[in-house]
Amino acid sequence: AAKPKLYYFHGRGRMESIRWLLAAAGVEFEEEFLETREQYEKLQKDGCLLFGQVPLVEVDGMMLTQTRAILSYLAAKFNFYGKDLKERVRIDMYVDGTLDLMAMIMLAPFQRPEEKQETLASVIQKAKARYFPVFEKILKDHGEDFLVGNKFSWADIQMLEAILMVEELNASVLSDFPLLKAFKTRISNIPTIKKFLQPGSQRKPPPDAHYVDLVSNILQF
Ligand SMILES: CCCCC[C@H]1O[C@@H](O)C[C@@H]1SC[C@H](NC(=O)CC[C@H](N)C(=O)O)C(=O)NCC(=O)O
Repeated sequence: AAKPKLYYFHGRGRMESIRWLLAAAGVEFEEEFLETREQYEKLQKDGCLLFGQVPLVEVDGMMLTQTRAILSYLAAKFNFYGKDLKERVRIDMYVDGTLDLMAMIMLAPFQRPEEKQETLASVIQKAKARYFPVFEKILKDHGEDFLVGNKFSWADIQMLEAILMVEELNASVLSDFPLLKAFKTRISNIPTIKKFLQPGSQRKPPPDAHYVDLVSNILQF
């Protein structure tokens, strides 16, 4: 079968979680990087962007947009979505929590300096006071290696991605969360994840001024 093809900027943004999920599944994927407004307008003209937005993922003969829809499709396709409805809804709850936290991190680079500082301070505060305590308790109460069932799932992938992104903002953020620290080590050592974390993988770096300029120019906001 053809490899999935990802259409997005050369940066993390909303596409990064999709890269993580594919990498965790050991699925190779291609990328077309949007460098110009023309590329973006061509995708729109060709009717590929349902609401005129990216991420766009070409997979199984479909042109998919809406990040969460794509993630859900891929999680189900690669059996990262639990063994039944009850496990799936738990995965959805955990994933949506991490996506809420990550959305704040994603927005920050596009804000003015003072707002950006406030947002990033709020990310650390929410991670330490709201999100990480919840996941620490889940790991404690559940007593398994993974967040849901006793199987590696989309929730674990999203959680590791979120932990690493918050640690980029504050390296000691896990100091009060020993179970999350152990979780981070455990999940990082899963072979497909370990490979994705090594240099040379398709994992993207944190956003820089060039990325912000590129996206702002292409999307003209
Ligand atoms: C102010 C928000 C900053 C984010 C800007 C973009 O850069 C990335 O870091 C995140 C987004 S992605 C680009 C943006 N896509 C979305 O907002 C998709 C939202 C959708 N619900 C999804 O989850 O896929 C885009 O195409 N906009 C064009 C425009 O709406 O006309």
